This record gives sequence, structure tokens and C-alpha cells, in this order.
Amino acid sequence: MSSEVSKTVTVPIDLGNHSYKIDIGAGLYQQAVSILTPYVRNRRFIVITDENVARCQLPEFEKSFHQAGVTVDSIILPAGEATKSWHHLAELCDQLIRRGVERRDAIIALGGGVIGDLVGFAAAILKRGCQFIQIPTSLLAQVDSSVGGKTAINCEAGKNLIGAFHQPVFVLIDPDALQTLPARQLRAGYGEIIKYGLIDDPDFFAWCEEHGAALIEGDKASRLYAIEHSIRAKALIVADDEKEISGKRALLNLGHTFGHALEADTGFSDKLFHGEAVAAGSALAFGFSYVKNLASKEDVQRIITHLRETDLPASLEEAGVKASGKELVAHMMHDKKMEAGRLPFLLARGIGKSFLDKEVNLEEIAAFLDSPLARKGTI
Ligand SMILES: NC(=O)c1ccc[n+]([C@@H]2O[C@H](COP(=O)([O-])OP(=O)(O)OC[C@H]3O[C@@H](n4cnc5c(N)ncnc54)[C@H](O)[C@@H]3O)[C@@H](O)[C@H]2O)c1
Ligand SMILES: O=C(O)C(=O)C[C@@H](O)[C@H](O)[C@H](O)COP(=O)(O)O
Ligand SMILES: [Zn+2]
Repeated sequence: MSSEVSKTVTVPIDLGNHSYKIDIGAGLYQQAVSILTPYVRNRRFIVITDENVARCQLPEFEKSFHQAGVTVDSIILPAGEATKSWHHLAELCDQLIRRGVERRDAIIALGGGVIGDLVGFAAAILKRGCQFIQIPTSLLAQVDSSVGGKTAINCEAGKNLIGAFHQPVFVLIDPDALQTLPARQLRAGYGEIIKYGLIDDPDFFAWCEEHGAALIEGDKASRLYAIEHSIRAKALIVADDEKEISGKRALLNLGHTFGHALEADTGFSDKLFHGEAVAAGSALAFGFSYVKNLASKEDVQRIITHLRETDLPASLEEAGVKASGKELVAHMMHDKKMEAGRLPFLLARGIGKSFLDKEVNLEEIAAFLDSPLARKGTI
């Protein structure tokens, strides 16, 4: 698969005594055994992955281990959002205990955000906290979920409601892993990349307008640029507000209060992937901001146009959501940002000017969600 090792970029994430490094470089799998050895006790490698990644990426990942005569112990879970569940968490913890995992072993999460979130949470609670390493293989995980230490599973009431902040000890990103990622998953990951432009970086959104299509098509330079840019942006925010207390980190939740409601309505299934829900959710956040006279019509139109150009949903209809505004608001009531019974929303005064609004009226949100702008993206 990969032929050459590109220059490695290291992004530090500064979190005091649990700081860590994120290494980004095409072809890094070829050096995996030497890169990971310092983090792993007694050269004992326990890799947790899903069945798709096991088929498409595990053999390439294991190559350097085999060449060095080192065995990798792997646990393979089903693929998909449904794996972020109590059932799979319990199974995984039991399997790790049976394998005699110790706190100072570094458990390796090789996969997309589902594997990263689940394995990170298992590592957080197992023996009151084990070390873990993130090796993200989806675009979404390479630009977002592998960094920052949010770990979680879903439950009956909604998304990521059971979880912990638990930082990895190291993150290894090899963009070559994306060569086997299905096109729809690439587009979903791109939904989280645009978010960094919309939050506070209008130049990056303009870059996305110019290079987004090429990135999705497979242009390696654009992918590498977007991964590094996104990770640097996220690392700064996380270092500033690790546990989402000051409100700074909440910016990373742009599009997510709407997005999680859309995922709930579509049953946390492959009808709508997380990144697709975030894309539609971002269009909705900007649409509502326009209705509230905060963002301009031109900015909302730019976002809708770019989402459509990259084949991402820009409205409820395009996301396959039929629920009423009231029903969608009901899904939002367990949002973790809820404070004193009020739900703050990420709104925007324009592209790159997002902010947390604590005074949003949920009846207005429900009415907006029934409007043609939300339903069909017509403005
Ligand atoms: N913790 C965080 O900060 C954070 C941030 C964003 C999203 N998330 C979570 O991440 C999850 C979504 O992550 P995702 O989009 O990576 O989904 P995912 O983990 O389900 O991966 C997407 C699909 O691609 C497959 N896949 C992954 N890498 C592959 C590869 N290289 N080749 C072939 N197939 C591959 C997987 O098997 C899966 O079918 C959601 O649960 C979301 O809530 C967490
Ligand atoms: O890292 C963060 O902080 C984020 O909000 C990143 C999001 O993309 C991610 O989907 C996160 O899991 C959502 O957080 P939640 O607290 O709403 O579950
Ligand atoms: Zn997200």
C-alpha cells in the first residue's frame, strides 16, 4: 500500500502532567513498532479494532511488528455506531481483564471514532485507568476524535451520555490509512473539517471551498494539510479548556446539538453518519443564526452551497430526517451542555465567528426546524 515515509509532523498537546504528542506522517505504519515501543510495557501490544479496519488496515499496520519478530494481540469488534454500547464496553473490559491487562500497558485503539471513543472509555474505567494510544484510521478520527480525550458510549437516551475525559498517551496519524476508507466515510469526516473554519477561521473555510473536493477525491497534499491544520486547531482549544468548563471547548460542538438530534432520529445508524449529521447541523446552526439576524444570508448560502458541492447534507430533507421541530428538540434535552435547565447553542455572527449563546429559546428552535430553510435548505 504505502511506499514512502513522508516527513513526520509532531503536534504537542499541552496538558500539564498528561501532555502528549500527535505524530502525523504518511507511511508511519512502516515504523509503528519503533514509534510505539517507548509507550508499551514489555513490548506487549494489545490492539483493538473493528472488523473493517481489521480487514483493510491491520495487516499493513502489523507488518513492521512481524518484521521485528513481535506479535500483536488483537481484539476485533463489530463495525458501526452500535458498538459504542454498554454491551460492547462490558465485553471489551472482560476480554482485556482475561488477557491480564495492567494499568501501565498501553491499549491501542486502531480505527475510527467508534473504536477510539469505546476503547478510550474502557481504558478510563478499567482498573481505574489504563494508558491508551490512538491510531485513527478514518478521516473523522484523524482530524477530530483521536485528540482531546473525550471518550464515551451511547445509551437509550442518546449520544455519548456515558463517558469520561481520558487523554491518550500518544496519537499516531498515518494519512495513507485513508486509502481504503469508503468515499461516503471520507465525506462524513470532511463534515468535521469544515467545522474548524466555521468556528473561528474564515481563511480555512475559504481553503476548504477551494480544496475540499480534491481532498475527498484523494489529493494527498490537501489531506495532509487539512489533517495537520485541524489537529493544531483542536489541540489549542483542548489545551485551553480540557474539560469544557470555560466554554472555549464547547466551540468544537458547533453543529452537534442539532447533529446529535438528527442521529437520534435516524437511530444512530448508517442512515446518517456522525460527520454527515454535523454537516447538516452546522448548516442548521448558521440558518438559525441568520433567522436571529446574527449571520448574513450570503454566509449561510456559502455553507449550504459548499456542503452540496461536497455531497454532504445541508438540510433536514437531505439528511433523511422527517421528525417535527418539537420531536427534534425533545432529543436535545439530554445534551451535556445543559445548564440550570437551559440549553446553550453554538450560533454564529458569520463564518469564523461562532459563539456560545446561553439565551436561546427552544420554542424558536422548534419553529425554525419546521421552516423551509431547515427542511429544504432554501434561503
Ligand atoms: N471523541 C471525540 O472527540 C469525537 C469527535 C468526533 C466524533 N466522535 C465520534 O466518532 C464516531 C464517528 O467516527 P467515524 O466517522 O470514524 O466512524 P467509525 O469509527 O464508525 O468509522 C467509519 C467506518 O469506516 C470504517 N473504517 C475506518 N477506518 C477505515 C479504513 N482506513 N479503511 C476502511 N474502513 C475504515 C469503519 O469500520 C466504519 O465502518 C461517532 O461515534 C462520534 O460520536 C468522537
Ligand atoms: O472534542 C470535542 O470537544 C468535541 O465536541 C468534538 C466533537 O466533534 C465530538 O463529536 C464530541 O464527541 C461531541 O461531544 P459531546 O460532548 O457533545 O458528546
Ligand atoms: Zn463530532
